[in-house]
Amino acid sequence: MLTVHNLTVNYKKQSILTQLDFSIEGSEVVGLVAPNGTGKTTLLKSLVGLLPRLDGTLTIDETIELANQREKYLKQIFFLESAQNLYPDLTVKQHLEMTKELWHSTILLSETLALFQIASFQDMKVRNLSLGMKQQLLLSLYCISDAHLLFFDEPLNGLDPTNTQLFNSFIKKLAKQNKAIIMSSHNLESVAALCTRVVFLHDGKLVELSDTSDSLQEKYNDLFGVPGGFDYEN
Ligand SMILES: Nc1ncnc2c1ncn2[C@@H]1O[C@H](COP(=O)(O)OP(=O)(O)OP(=O)(O)O)[C@@H](O)[C@H]1O
Repeated sequence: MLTVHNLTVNYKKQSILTQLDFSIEGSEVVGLVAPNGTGKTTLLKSLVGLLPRLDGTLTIDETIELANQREKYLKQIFFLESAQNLYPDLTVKQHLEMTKELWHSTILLSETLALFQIASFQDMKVRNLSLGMKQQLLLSLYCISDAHLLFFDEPLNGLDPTNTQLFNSFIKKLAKQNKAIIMSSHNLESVAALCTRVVFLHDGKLVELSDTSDSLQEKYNDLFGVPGGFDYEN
């Protein structure tokens, strides 16, 4: 579905992604894991053309290239970095209606309101929502977009256990609908439970976890662990 070739991103002199190659097909749920400040958000933003200077090729379905068919390419992907990208003066319902219209989606508003149980606050403005309520709305927008590729950046942020379970069911349903999903997360337990593949971002490249039966924590520690660990005794 999406093929990334030779993707290189630098911020001034800081190299973030280096000649990165990657692809994802429908029904895959790819977990993107790395320490803070490594480049997960940068990678997701670059996949949706949000970074002005970028080297490499991004192609959907082997023919639709970001560089020369930007609109067609972007119509396939839904990515909203965080709840900070919501409009404070619009209500929950207005966000849903706007997204439905922009994405020409046939998903029903009622279905989306039920998914994360947000009907009771559909008429509230975003500025009056709690952190978790904003996250419920953000995830509901993914649902109503009905896009083929869905990129989530820390989707579990601020979610209570019930909403975390609802999110897990939502992802499984999307995968069954042949959607391609990338989710960055620091929650290794959720990543292990939900993802069909796990990739670590390390030194500007993606390192694939070859054996999913390996403990994610062990692999994470191998790649990113603090040398020698912390010594609290001294
Ligand atoms: N607009 C920018 N200009 C300059 N440097 C930036 C910019 N955005 C991010 N960076 C730098 O790029 C690096 C990667 O940041 P990014 O937000 O992609 O990391 P992340 O892996 O998503 O982190 P976290 O897990 O903390 O969300 C960091 O060193 C950050 O300071």
